[in-house]
Amino acid sequence: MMTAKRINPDLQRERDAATIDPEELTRIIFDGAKELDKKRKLEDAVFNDPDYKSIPLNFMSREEQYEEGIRRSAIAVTKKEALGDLIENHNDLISYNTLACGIGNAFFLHESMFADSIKRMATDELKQKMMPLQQKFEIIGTYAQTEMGHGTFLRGLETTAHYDPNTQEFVLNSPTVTSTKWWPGALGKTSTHAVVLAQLYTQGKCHGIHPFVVQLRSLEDHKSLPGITLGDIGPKFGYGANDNGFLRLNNHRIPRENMLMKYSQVAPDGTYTKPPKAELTYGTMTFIRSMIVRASAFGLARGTTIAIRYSAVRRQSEMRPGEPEPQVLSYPTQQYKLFPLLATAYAFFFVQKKMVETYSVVNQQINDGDYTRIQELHGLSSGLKAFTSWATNVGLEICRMSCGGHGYSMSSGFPKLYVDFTPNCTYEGENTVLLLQTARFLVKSLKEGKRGAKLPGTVAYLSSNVTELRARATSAGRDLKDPRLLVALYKERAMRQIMFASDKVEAARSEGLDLVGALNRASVHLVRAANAHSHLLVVENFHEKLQELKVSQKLKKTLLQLFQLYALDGITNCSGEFLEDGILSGTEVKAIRQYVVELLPLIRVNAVALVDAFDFRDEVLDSVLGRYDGNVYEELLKWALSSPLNKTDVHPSYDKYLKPLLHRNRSKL
Ligand SMILES: CCC/C=C/C(=O)SCCNC(=O)CCNC(=O)[C@H](O)C(C)(C)COP(=O)([O-])OP(=O)([O-])OC[C@H]1O[C@@H](n2cnc3c(N)ncnc32)[C@H](O)[C@@H]1OP(=O)([O-])[O-]
Ligand SMILES: Cc1cc2nc3c(=O)[nH]c(=O)nc-3n(C[C@H](O)[C@H](O)[C@H](O)COP(=O)(O)OP(=O)(O)OC[C@H]3O[C@@H](n4cnc5c(N)ncnc54)[C@H](O)[C@@H]3O)c2cc1C
Repeated sequence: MMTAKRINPDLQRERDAATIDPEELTRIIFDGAKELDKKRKLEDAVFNDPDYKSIPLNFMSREEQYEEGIRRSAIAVTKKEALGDLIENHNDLISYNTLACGIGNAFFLHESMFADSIKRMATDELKQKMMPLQQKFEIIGTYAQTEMGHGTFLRGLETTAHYDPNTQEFVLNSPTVTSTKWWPGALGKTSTHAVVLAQLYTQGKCHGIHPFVVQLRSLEDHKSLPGITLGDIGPKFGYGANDNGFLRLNNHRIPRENMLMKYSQVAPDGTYTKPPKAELTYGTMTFIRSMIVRASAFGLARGTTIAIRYSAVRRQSEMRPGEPEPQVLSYPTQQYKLFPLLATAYAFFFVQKKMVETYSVVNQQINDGDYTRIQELHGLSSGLKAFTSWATNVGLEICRMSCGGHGYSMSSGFPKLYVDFTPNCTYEGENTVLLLQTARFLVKSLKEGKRGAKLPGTVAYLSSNVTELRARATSAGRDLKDPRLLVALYKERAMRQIMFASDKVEAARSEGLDLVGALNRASVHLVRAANAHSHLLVVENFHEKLQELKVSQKLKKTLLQLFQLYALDGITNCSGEFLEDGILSGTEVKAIRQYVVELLPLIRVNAVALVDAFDFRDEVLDSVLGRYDGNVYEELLKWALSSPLNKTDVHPSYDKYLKPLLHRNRSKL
């Protein structure tokens, strides 16, 4: 796999001292030897192909980034066809596209939200017409929902689709400036079509937002069609290669059949039939939210790989005069910054698998017309999306700072990693808003649990009461490192936070507020409750995985240490919530702080092996600091020398500005 000419001796020593075989762990992360082999073959297919070589992104203008993104995305489509069995499922496709497109996949939305919306919500006739065009890339689609004025509040979207029974067409309009579609990826310059969300009007009545397939550009010369105004929204925090766009519609007509009518219909005479469940329109967002949990695991794994490898190579500060400078990885404070994040990355890898499995089961049920678990899936995917993406967002910045000055250089890989990751906290549902959705589900479940209803798996614990939970925690013994006790403690904390938030909602209700007002008044507590619940799911799932995994004793021990670090560090970070209800005593919290510190040197032994197990190739990491061979300093110098500013010894600005300044007094001498 990774070929290294000369490995930095410090890094080599770390690898030699490890007690675990990273390859054993890699096989677990990537679902077995066969899947791992496929992943590596896909990587070889991309990285051994000269067509996928690019100049470093950091030295490109935005226009060059966009063009390079399109070039790579387009060749990835054609080359993919030759890869046969290597791309068997959606995950393979995502992995391949991420590798091949590198700088940014111009067709991500085409293959995800656009395709998914049609598959999920179109009539069979429309599917048969659109899907072959989509799959063969004869059209390029995106998902245009958000407007300048509203992203979160979907019922507030202003784009209109008025049905005209005379021509059997919908007439689409952007009636206000704020109704301009704003943000959709690949909308500005790339896409020919979009699934557009608009308020449906028929027979003089508004029926709320519905999806429509709208052609935006000519399939002959790519010009925008009459009635359509399109463009790029300009430079952003990151995503330089993506033409996130705007769209205005002016009396743009589309055939009636272009409405996605599997669940709700407009008959030729304009009669409206509503869907069996209004939330079905939101299914595509649920799908991407579940994928963001996976993106969070990979994002944090990438950040910790760079920071931990670099910390093994970097030496700084003599502890005592004349002594060799230690590797910064040897400082407990450095370990305390990075190892809980490493443990978190593993926790997220395991929980993302659970998320994907649950999504796939419930989605199949929904397709079969069984909507009983739709709320549970919404609560789960919203909570985990928000919880994992926020933790990764914060974690990446800690990783960057842990690399000192070099972490600030683009060569570290952190700036791009961060700016491309951080919108995961905003898009597909802003995180606070999503946690409030999860909380709504939790509050309802708690109520139903109290009434004796059978609750679905992820919230089944809410049908117990705190006394039972406390008894369970007590019966688990009081060894604070015992995983069973830790899960029980997190369960009680989640339950109490949910009860507290529910009480606040009830209190507001008894003061006469309606449900919406009461939920809003209690919203700070509700967010905290949803966070505690999502945290529990991650801890509990990690514990279940520990029990299921058939691995060597040494690896089992290391995974247990990671679990303990994740769970114990989590307690120290929100110790107030464990203390306030007496779930833990002050003495116990102090003991837990000490356990966290004691776990650090144990994990230190395998820290490099644990990040090697994530199996990032250098081309993927794209970081001078995180290189597998650890030859950081030589490469930093090489990288700086390749900067366009160093093309010439004397820069042209010298003649224009510096020389006149420096020489201004010469004639007077
Ligand atoms: C590369 C990435 C590219 C990015 C692309 C994008 O960003 S694309 C743009 C991404 N944009 C966004 O993500 C926008 C984020 N905004 C939203 O998703 C919605 O506006 C909302 C959920 C915040 C509120 O919705 P609302 O005002 O309609 O309603 P409400 O709060 O009154 O709830 C009504 C009921 O619906 C339920 N329910 C809701 N969602 C789901 C679901 N998915 N499934 C199942 N159920 C769901 C909810 O639980 C409630 O049930 P209850 O309690 O009555 O039994
Ligand atoms: C890089 C990127 C790519 C995107 N791609 C797409 C795309 O392809 N297609 C598409 O349609 N959209 C896309 N979006 C838009 C994205 O989905 C929205 O920006 C997102 O849903 C958040 O909505 P908003 O911008 O309206 O935020 P706002 O809702 O205005 O959020 C602002 C603040 O208000 C708070 N807030 C809002 N409502 C509530 C509430 N009810 N209770 C408490 N607090 C609240 C939020 O927590 C936040 O702090 C993209 C955005 C980005 C950044």
